[in-house]
Amino acid sequence: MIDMPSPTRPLKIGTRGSPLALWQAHEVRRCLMAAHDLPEAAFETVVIKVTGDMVQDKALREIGGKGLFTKEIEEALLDGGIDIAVHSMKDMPVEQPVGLVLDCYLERADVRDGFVSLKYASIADLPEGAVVGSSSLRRRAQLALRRPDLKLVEFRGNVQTRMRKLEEGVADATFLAMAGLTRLGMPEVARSAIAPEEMLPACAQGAIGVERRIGDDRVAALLEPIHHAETGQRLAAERAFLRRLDGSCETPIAGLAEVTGDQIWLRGEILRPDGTAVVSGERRGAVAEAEALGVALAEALLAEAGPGFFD
Ligand SMILES: NCc1[nH]cc(CCC(=O)O)c1CC(=O)O
Repeated sequence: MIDMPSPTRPLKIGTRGSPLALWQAHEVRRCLMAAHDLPEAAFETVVIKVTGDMVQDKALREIGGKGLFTKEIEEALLDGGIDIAVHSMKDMPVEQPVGLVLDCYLERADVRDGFVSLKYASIADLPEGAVVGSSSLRRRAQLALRRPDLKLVEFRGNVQTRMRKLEEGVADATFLAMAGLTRLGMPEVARSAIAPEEMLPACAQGAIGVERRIGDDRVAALLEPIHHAETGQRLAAERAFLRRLDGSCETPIAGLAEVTGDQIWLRGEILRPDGTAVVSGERRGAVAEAEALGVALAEALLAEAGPGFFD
């Protein structure tokens, strides 16, 4: 028997305060309510400010360091201020701090990037020399690789800020993850969804993860029924790939695993930040070998890239 949370002793859910983060925290709450037949009042949402939210005027990679969106939330989890933390898995470092574990994932949503523009329908539709706004090293490198004629400018902020910048003519187009747009109820903001063959998504894009304290058996039992096994297998491959590449926001890396039955197919790519070079590959294997597959693909790409690839 699990000791269930209740209105007098609610489960504290830690999250960032952005509309997307709140939606995701409420989605985890909704899944837990349904799995255990609990009322909303059995949960408390605790909003935590993180470094990445406080600094809005710089490209994130200038601030440096991993876990810009997670450090303060993980501290609250470790000191007992919250019981679980809800994250966009795409933003999560590949290793968790000692004492925490991240092994519960909701079913993954659309993995694709969305093409957002007031004037053009797709990347192919962009005229020569068009201006594209993005602060994602991966998207910038992927675009520069395919369309060296385009001009790239830094672009940050929430969806509304970015749309305003498009209206002001700061850029002709930008990219946003389809998962985020769909969760915010505005998928139509994207003129088109970009196929993975054209722009391979970030590892773990579109997946929501729930972090907890190691040894918190009560919370582990609560989370068990909301975990989506196939998403777990896909992320095991993608995050092992990223971990072996020592992935951080400093390195343009893309990776996507797909599962069919007991088989897993992993595609990955590493790019030079200026888009002048790319090394890509794929591996197929048994789902049980998901992590080994990720490591093997990473090592193959590193060997092909050779030393100095990122210099
Ligand atoms: N880096 C920010 C971030 N983290 C997660 C999402 C979208 C939701 C997701 O991919 O799960 C976004 C916005 C974006 O890249 O457009």
